[in-house]
Amino acid sequence: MTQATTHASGGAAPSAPVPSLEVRDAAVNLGGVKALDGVSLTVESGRLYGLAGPNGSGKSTLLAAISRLLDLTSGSILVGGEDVMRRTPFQVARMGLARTFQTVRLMPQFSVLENAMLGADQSVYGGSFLRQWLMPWWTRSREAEVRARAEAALERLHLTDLRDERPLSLSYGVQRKVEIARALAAEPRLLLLDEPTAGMNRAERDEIGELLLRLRHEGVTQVLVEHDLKMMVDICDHLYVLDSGHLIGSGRPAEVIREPKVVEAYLGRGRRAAA
Ligand SMILES: Nc1ncnc2c1ncn2[C@@H]1O[C@H](COP(=O)(O)OP(=O)(O)OP(=O)(O)O)[C@@H](O)[C@H]1O
Repeated sequence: MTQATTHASGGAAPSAPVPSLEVRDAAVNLGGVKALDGVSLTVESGRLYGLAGPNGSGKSTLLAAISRLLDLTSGSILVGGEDVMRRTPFQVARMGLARTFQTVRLMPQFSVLENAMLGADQSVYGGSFLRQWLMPWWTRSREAEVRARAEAALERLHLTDLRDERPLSLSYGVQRKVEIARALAAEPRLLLLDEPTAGMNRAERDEIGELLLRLRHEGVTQVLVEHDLKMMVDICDHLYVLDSGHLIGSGRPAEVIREPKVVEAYLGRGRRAAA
């Protein structure tokens, strides 16, 4: 497989295609903690990237910065070649970015289908009431489109039979699948997944792994945070590894997980604890 390159200086060659995502020297200070400290990485279009690292290494912080849920202390982030630092999360979503969260964030009062519809287009439920009042025909036509996209996303995750259920009546693993469906309903070009298989059984994990590979073949660029290193090695084109807010590994997953720095940071602690 072709491997992505890390541009430590933050610049791609002039003739290179615009990457889906570029993080340039990103730093985030959270209450005195350097959650990210000078991280630079590149995500090329249509590839599946893993983002690994021990607990507290900065993975969720990086996804939050990319999706504009928190500000960088310094550095910049480009999505599709465009600096997103002054964009709102909603505007970044409009640029084709969707994400799932580390913990389930579904609307408990809404059905599975309605939750997926929220992902398909916030303009129907979260948009201007004035516009909906002035243009009911527009709202109705948008709602039909949004419903179709949400139904297609549910079908991909084999959730169609559960479309009328409320999230809290479902197992945790199934709730996580609904979250992935909600992100897919947005038909993203860049998908960020924060531990999508946490709480899932083996069969569900395998199903998600196969889904992510299918999405990759369809050209969806993905960044996957996952503690299951075997899954990373099996499905990712490229693996980045963080430790204490620093990028300590980058390359072919099977090779990166054997690098001494990575073994020490990511596996060594667990092995020592188990010894
Ligand atoms: N709101 C916050 N205030 C202060 N420090 C925070 C906050 N959120 C995260 N941190 C710290 O920032 C660092 C990076 O946290 P982050 O959640 O990004 O790590 P992570 O790699 O996603 O961890 P995990 O695998 O456990 O989810 C950690 O030291 C964490 O304690």
